[in-house]
Amino acid sequence: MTRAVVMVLDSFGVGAADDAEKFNDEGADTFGHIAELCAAGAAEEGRSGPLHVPNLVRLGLAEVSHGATGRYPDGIEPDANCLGRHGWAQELSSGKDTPSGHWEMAGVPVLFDWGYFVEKQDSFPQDLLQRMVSNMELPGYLGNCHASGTEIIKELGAEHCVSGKPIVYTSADSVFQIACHEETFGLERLYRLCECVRELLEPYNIGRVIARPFAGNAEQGFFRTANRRDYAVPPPAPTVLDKLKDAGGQVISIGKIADIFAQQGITEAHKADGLEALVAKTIEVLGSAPQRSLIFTNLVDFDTLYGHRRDVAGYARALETFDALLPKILAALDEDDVLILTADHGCDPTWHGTEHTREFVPVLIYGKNLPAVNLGKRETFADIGQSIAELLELDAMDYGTSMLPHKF
Ligand SMILES: O=P(O)(O)O[C@H]1O[C@H](CO)[C@@H](O)[C@H]1O
Ligand SMILES: [Mn+2]
Ligand SMILES: [Mn+2]
Repeated sequence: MTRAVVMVLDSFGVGAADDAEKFNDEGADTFGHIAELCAAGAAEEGRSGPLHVPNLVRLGLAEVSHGATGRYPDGIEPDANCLGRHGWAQELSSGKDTPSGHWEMAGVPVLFDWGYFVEKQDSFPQDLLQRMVSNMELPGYLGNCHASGTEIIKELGAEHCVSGKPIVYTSADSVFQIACHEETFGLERLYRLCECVRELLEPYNIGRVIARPFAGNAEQGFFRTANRRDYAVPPPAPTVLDKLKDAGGQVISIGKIADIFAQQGITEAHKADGLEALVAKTIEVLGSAPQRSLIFTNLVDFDTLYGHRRDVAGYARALETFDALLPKILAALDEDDVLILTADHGCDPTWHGTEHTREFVPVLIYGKNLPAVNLGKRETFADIGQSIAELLELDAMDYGTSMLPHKF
């Protein structure tokens, strides 16, 4: 069987991109800085010592880091006989956000500029908020600022529960986020509110509205639930997902992939909560997915639970957990299947602020019959989409160069 399996370690950058300066991210390095703190004994919560990711290194991760930054990460033993085709990719898209990164790896870079709500306070236009309030018959709103999602529910969760006013906030990303309590406000009502805002945002060129449901109470604290939902605009051109679906292939989304692509080009979607469950679902799907499938998994925890929270030990734990599961993923691959591990942007947990970082992403490609090679620096994430197009015998994409051996 020939199937493509793409697993996105959301936010796992491998060093500042050539254009990082434009993003104020010169020197950012998600992987390198995590390894550095682990090696220094400064990331000991729930784990210990140097970062232990031998299976990722076996696929070429240390070489990738060396290529992207000029040095091997602290405490990581390079593996000269690595098994994978490995490289590091620069992003062509103008933003360092999740949809841009995913669409580009599916062959469609975002070359236009997104709209952003740049003001730190009073971030959203008044007429937009007023229309939201009147269309959804709300008593008002809270927030209306740049914020970290976990901090703002601590700050405004209690007031939200009493007043019924949704908490609206944004970030340096092109997003309109809405946090509401699942019980006092209602989950379905929150989703309807997001759909309403998605429509109202038409003129603003905003990438995503994100529903951020939470639970808990003022006494014991509030926490976000797994019922997050992303309402993205559709990609600006057909992606490799659309091409495969149109050609009769299967496009199987695991995690938030389907939402990121606004359900375009998806034939089947599975949700699961948490890193291990998402990996388990991917392995389960590999057991039955037919010939000419793309299995596309997003592992969001790296970004949401650890990157944005600037939790180095947590990020390291998640990497070690994923690394320990990697042999099971490889064992589930059929003879001609090709696995691609990559990321959509960086989110260096040692960096200032709480935002993403503009970084190279790793590209680790493994297939039982694929010769290992250092693929070097790739000019665009779209090399992934082009490789999938070649593997699954689709017409070539407009962007990207295949990373598979010729006539594979
Ligand atoms: O702080 P939280 O709500 O996790 O928000 C983060 O998640 C959003 C989507 O990735 C980004 O805009 C970022 O700010
Ligand atoms: Mn992301
Ligand atoms: Mn993020």
